[in-house]
Amino acid sequence: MGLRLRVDGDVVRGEVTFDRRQQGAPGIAHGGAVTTVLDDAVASLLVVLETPAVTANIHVDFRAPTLLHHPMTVEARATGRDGRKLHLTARLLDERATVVAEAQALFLAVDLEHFAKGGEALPEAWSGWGANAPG
Ligand SMILES: CCCCCCCCCC(=O)SCCNC(=O)CCNC(=O)[C@H](O)C(C)(C)COP(=O)(O)OP(=O)(O)OC[C@H]1O[C@@H](n2cnc3c(N)ncnc32)[C@H](O)[C@@H]1OP(=O)(O)O
Repeated sequence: MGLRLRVDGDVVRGEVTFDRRQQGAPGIAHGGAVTTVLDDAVASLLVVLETPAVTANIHVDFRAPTLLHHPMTVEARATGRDGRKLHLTARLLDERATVVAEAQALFLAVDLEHFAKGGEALPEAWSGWGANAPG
C-alpha cells in the first residue's frame, strides 16, 4: 500500500493508496487494512511523544468506503495523556478531504524491555528512547 508517514510538528501525516492486495469487497479496501494504516499512524506519534508504548486498544469508525487506487491522506495526533495511558487519534481522508475512517486508540507506555520479548535485536536508534518519558 506504500504508506509513507512523516512527523510535522506534533502531528503525523502521510499518504497511502490501497490496491487489490488490500481488497475486501470489490474495489474497496478491507477494514483490517484501513485499521493497520490508522494504527501505524498513531504509533508514529510515539516518536513525537518520546515514549515507547503499545496499542492496548483501537476503535475505528468506518465513515465511507475506502476506494482502491485513490490516493488517501492520513493524519494522527495525541489528544491526552493520563500516566501511562496515551490517547491518540487518526483520520483517513480521500482526495476530497472527506473523512472515510477515523480511530481512537489507547496506547500504554512500556519499558523498552517489552519489545525485547520478541527475541529480536532492537534498532540502535531506540537506545535511550523514552529515558525521560513521564511514567
Ligand atoms: C515508531 C516506533 C514504533 C514502535 C512500535 C510501536 C508499536 C506499534 C503498535 C502496535 O502494533 S503494538 C502491538 C499490539 N499491541 C500489543 O501487542 C500489546 C499487547 N498487550 C500488552 O502487552 C499489555 O496488555 C499492555 C502492555 C497493553 C498492558 O499491560 P500492563 O500489564 O502494562 O497494564 P495493566 O494491566 O497493569 O493496566 C494498566 C492500566 O491500563 C489499563 N488497560 C490495560 N489494557 C487495557 C486495554 N486493552 N483497554 C483499556 N484499558 C487497558 C488498565 O485497566 C490499567 O488502568 P488503571 O491504571 O486505570 O487501573
